Amino acid sequence: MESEGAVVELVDLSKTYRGRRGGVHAVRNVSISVGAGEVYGFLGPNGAGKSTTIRMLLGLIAPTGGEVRLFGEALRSNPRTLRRVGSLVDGGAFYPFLSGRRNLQVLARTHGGEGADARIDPLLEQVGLAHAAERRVKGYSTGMRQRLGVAAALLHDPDLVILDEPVNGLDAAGIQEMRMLIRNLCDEQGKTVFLSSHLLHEVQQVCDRVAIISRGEIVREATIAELLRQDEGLRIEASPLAMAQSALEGRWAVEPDGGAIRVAATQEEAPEVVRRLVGAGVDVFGLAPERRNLEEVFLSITQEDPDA
Ligand SMILES: Nc1ncnc2c1ncn2[C@@H]1O[C@H](COP(=O)(O)OP(=O)(O)OP(=O)(O)O)[C@@H](O)[C@H]1O
Repeated sequence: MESEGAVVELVDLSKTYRGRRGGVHAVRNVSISVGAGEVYGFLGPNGAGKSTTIRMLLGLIAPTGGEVRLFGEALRSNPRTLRRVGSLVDGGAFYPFLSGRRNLQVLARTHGGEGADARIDPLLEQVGLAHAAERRVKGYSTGMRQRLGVAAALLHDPDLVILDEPVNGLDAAGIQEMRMLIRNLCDEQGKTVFLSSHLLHEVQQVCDRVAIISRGEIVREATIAELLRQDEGLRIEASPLAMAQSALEGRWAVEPDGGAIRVAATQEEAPEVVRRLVGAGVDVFGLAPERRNLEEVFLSITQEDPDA
């Protein structure tokens, strides 16, 4: 994506935590660009470096290398751009003995900016908490707190919304509601959303584009459709298998798959695959298109690390 008009740009961003026993390279040379109006997913297993990246994005910790740019400006030289950013990190912090509405009123006064009070009721409605607005947060479920957290993040009407693991701890219904809420922020309100998750399924459902981070490094950045397309393949039963494999290698990636082989070719390329096999004197018994689900793609990407 062009960096022009990018809402978030991470340029060679790195973070090394210094400890007594040397440094932890939590984030290494991460470069991504998020365009206006996108829902962008930052996906990775636990400990991959997602929270560290988000903390740098929000100016909460300083990078040891590289730069965060928001709305075209370096965060370091213009922290005021953070006024256009709303965030939900660690599920949000609220006064347990105050109601949901009262909590938002307190926040609106401290850093909601102009017109924040008037936004409270529509926001409670939007996050599905209008019915529970007068109840103490103490009695809220995890899902309700998360949704109140999203309302709090939206109080000052930000253009960019950053959500750290927004579906963590939610049940199936809560996940569904959060998903709709996030899509709505983008589709109806034109906001840009950057979210982190270790749950692939969630990212697949809600994001336009994802970066997969593993051990502090981006291992793949793609649209969900691209990720799936890259993993189209053909499962071929043929004999002798070794001959089949050598007839196709060099043109496509081939790997053994039980008593068959898996060829990284598209369905459109199937006739060419068969011609090559027959030309090499291989008997073909079966050929079937095979699409790995994103779960498998994710696992194969994050496990490509030779140290894994
Ligand atoms: N304050 C810190 N001091 C030292 N090391 C840290 C610190 N914070 C995080 N780390 C280390 O940096 C690496 C990345 O952690 P980070 O919390 O960013 O990952 P994550 O992808 O958000 O994982 P999780 O989903 O488990 O929070 C991990 O190895 C972690 O142990």
